[in-house]
Amino acid sequence: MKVTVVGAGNVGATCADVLAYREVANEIVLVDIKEGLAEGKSLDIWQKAPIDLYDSRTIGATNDYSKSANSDVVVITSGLPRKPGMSRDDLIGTNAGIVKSVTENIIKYSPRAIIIVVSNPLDVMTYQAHLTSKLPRTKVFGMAGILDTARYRAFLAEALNVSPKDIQAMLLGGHGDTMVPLPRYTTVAGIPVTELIDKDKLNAILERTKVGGGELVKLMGTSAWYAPGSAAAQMVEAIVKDQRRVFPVCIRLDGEYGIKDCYLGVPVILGKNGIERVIELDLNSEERALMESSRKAVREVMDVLENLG
Ligand SMILES: NC(=O)C1=CN([C@@H]2O[C@H](COP(=O)(O)OP(=O)(O)OC[C@H]3O[C@@H](n4cnc5c(N)ncnc54)[C@H](O)[C@@H]3O)[C@@H](O)[C@H]2O)C=CC1
Ligand SMILES: O=C([O-])CC(=O)C(=O)O
Repeated sequence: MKVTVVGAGNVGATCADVLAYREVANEIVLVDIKEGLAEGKSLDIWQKAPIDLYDSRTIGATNDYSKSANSDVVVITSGLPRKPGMSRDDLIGTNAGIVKSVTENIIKYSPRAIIIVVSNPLDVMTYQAHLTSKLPRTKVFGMAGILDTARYRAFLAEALNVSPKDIQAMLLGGHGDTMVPLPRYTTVAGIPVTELIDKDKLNAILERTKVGGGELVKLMGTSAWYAPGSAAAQMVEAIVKDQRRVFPVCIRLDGEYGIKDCYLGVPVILGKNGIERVIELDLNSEERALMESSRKAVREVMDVLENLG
């Protein structure tokens, strides 16, 4: 199996490192536009192999997509991260062009690859990758939901003083402040979370989750990478190993949840063909209203992209 990660910055290099460490693919190619960066980081990851005991081969390339030829899965992390005071949507002007040119190069050398988009604004950059690649929605989708649910699960684990392993959760919607956490579908080892935590505490955690990315941007001056890189690697693993994992993933909705032509996070089954199935939950009226606000927010930015031409 061959996996390419485009963008050897914080998120891309972390993703490649996790893929190598977990031996998800035997060949992992890192590509970046910055001279020497991808070569250097892939060499560094390779030199960690005798210490951490893995044999995935990492290869770096400066803008040379021939090295990525015939990849099974490609992860796009290239693009600017936000700085304090910015929203993810503020990145569209720069990142749309980057995602477009990167996708053209990927498709040229790996026409059958499954593409996972990470660059922000996530939902709309996934749309951009689809417009450029013309791949069906089952083959081009975005990573955000695993990260957002991981933040939610981590906050809950801390509040309840239990292992994060035992927290299961689902959230829907766009990767922005309008994301839709679903306490109704949150359990601690099967126990509904609402039986273990009071409403106000849970609401505070939900609100913190919605702005979880921004919290890290404020702390670090740039956005997060450990959890995002691992989350993208987990999606690659589900595809490469045909695990049929159930994850929230950003996909174009074609009528599910009563929504058409909009990229939003929903639960899917992820396997060797990419998205094997979209799971439609029976939302209550409050959840449907939140989903509608999320749809509107993402649709507005999709319109901006369409007007960029
Ligand atoms: N979907 C999500 O949940 C998350 C998305 N992100 C997004 O991921 C992106 C990357 O974030 P970081 O890795 O922290 O940024 P970074 O600045 O550390 O890395 C980005 C890399 O992209 C490279 N790059 C720029 N243009 C390129 C091109 N045309 N071809 C190839 N490489 C190119 C840069 O040289 C740089 O090395 C950002 O847009 C960020 O907002 C970050 C965290 C979570
Ligand atoms: O907040 C950001 O800009 C990066 C991101 O999407 C996240 O960490 O959730």
